[in-house]
Amino acid sequence: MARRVKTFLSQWSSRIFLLELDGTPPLYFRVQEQHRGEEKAPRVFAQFHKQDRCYSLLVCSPDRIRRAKFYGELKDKLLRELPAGCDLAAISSFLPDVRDSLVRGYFLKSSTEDSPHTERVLRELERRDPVLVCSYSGGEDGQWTQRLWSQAESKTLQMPVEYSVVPTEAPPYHPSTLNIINSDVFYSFDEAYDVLKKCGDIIPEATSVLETLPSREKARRKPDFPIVVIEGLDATGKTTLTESLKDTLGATLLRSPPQSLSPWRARFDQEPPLIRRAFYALGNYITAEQISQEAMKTPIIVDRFWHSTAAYAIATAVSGPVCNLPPAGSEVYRWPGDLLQPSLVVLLTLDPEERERRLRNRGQMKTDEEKELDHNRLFRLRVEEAYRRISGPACVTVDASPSADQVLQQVLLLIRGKCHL
Ligand SMILES: Nc1ncnc2c1ncn2[C@@H]1O[C@H](COP(=O)(O)OP(=O)(O)O)[C@@H](O)[C@H]1O
Ligand SMILES: Nc1ccn([C@H]2C[C@H](O)[C@@H](COP(=O)(O)OP(=O)(O)O)O2)c(=O)n1
Repeated sequence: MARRVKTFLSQWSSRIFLLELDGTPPLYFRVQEQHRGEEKAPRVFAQFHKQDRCYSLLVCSPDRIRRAKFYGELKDKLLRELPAGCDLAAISSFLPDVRDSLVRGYFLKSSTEDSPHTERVLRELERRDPVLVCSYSGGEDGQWTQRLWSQAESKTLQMPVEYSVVPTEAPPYHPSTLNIINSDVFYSFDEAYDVLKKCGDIIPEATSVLETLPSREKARRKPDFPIVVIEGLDATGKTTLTESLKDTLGATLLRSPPQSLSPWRARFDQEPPLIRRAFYALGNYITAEQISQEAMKTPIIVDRFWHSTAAYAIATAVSGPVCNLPPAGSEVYRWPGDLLQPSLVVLLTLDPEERERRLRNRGQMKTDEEKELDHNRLFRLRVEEAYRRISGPACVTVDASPSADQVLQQVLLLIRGKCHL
């Protein structure tokens, strides 16, 4: 039995499970050994009927690349193979306050008639793939029992197979924050490099990306000219502003990810967060190398840099409202120790209506579906708040709603004040 699965199972009763069903508040529960004659545990799955057949699958491969790839493919696989009426929801399990302890998976509800088909699919998955399956059944008294399917493993570990499902309190922060460091956000070149290197055999493009990386040996002297980064959500006016700054200041305009990574960007955008974010993280180091060279000759303007990489990664890893983000001051918002620090980072902000108007004018309004907009609204709020919480350097917020020239003048004032240009 793989060590990770063994450790995972041996801590079974200490783990907390989070079930995220559509349209209901997050449901936190844990499991406890069943003892005869015990006082009844409070009800947890009140929304399910006793005849519902429920199952959970948690992805628990010891190899994090395999885990990420498999989890990324699992939903499609389940939708393809399970009976059509099966409801799918996100479930995860974690140890409170233990970094990197979160494992993800799916919870599914099947009708009684479909359950033989569902169970066949799940048994086959558990046999072939790195998943741990449990089934859940409700009793006459409204109590739910969780059954571990991996009986061989539980026998080796001398652990019970059946548990009572009991409610537990929500942790102070969303459990996905436990896994952000080095899974969603990378704080050194080596950490991000390591992910792409390990992907080489399954994603040939990863090797091509590694070949474009600059050598890391050269110690560079401090750049002579200021380095100004412009950040903001899509359509806040970064391209417009960075072009004008370039012309006004006679600066060199660079971007992250750099041009040299463009052939592979769409490819990595399809990958799960671990791989996708490592790709963007490395892009910053390539841009940093270009900045170091050019900042000896001219001022530098950079269209997106580390703030974008970290803010989008954190906002995607965490779901729901802004209060689910790691608290301000958390180590997830720190600047990587080995990445060049700009002289000034400007964050362009825009109210949602104006941003949508500009997107529409650019002909890129993706969807006006109510649900999608709401989903986008929370995501947008999380990205902006994560931008504001990143430190070392922190960003200076500029309202991008005035005319392009007014925004330019405002940013020039900031640059002159901060960088003595
Ligand atoms: N200050 C501004 N006022 C009005 N429209 C603007 C302003 N800045 C940019 N735009 C327009 O809004 C759209 C998005 O701007 P763009 O610079 O492409 O944003 P980004 O690079 O952040 O995606 C473009 O059509 C641009 O012409
Ligand atoms: N330095 C960067 C730049 C972009 N990213 C990621 C973050 C988001 O997932 C996307 C945003 O890219 P988008 O296509 O909206 O960017 P543009 O505004 O078109 O430049 O790219 C990053 O991680 N690091």
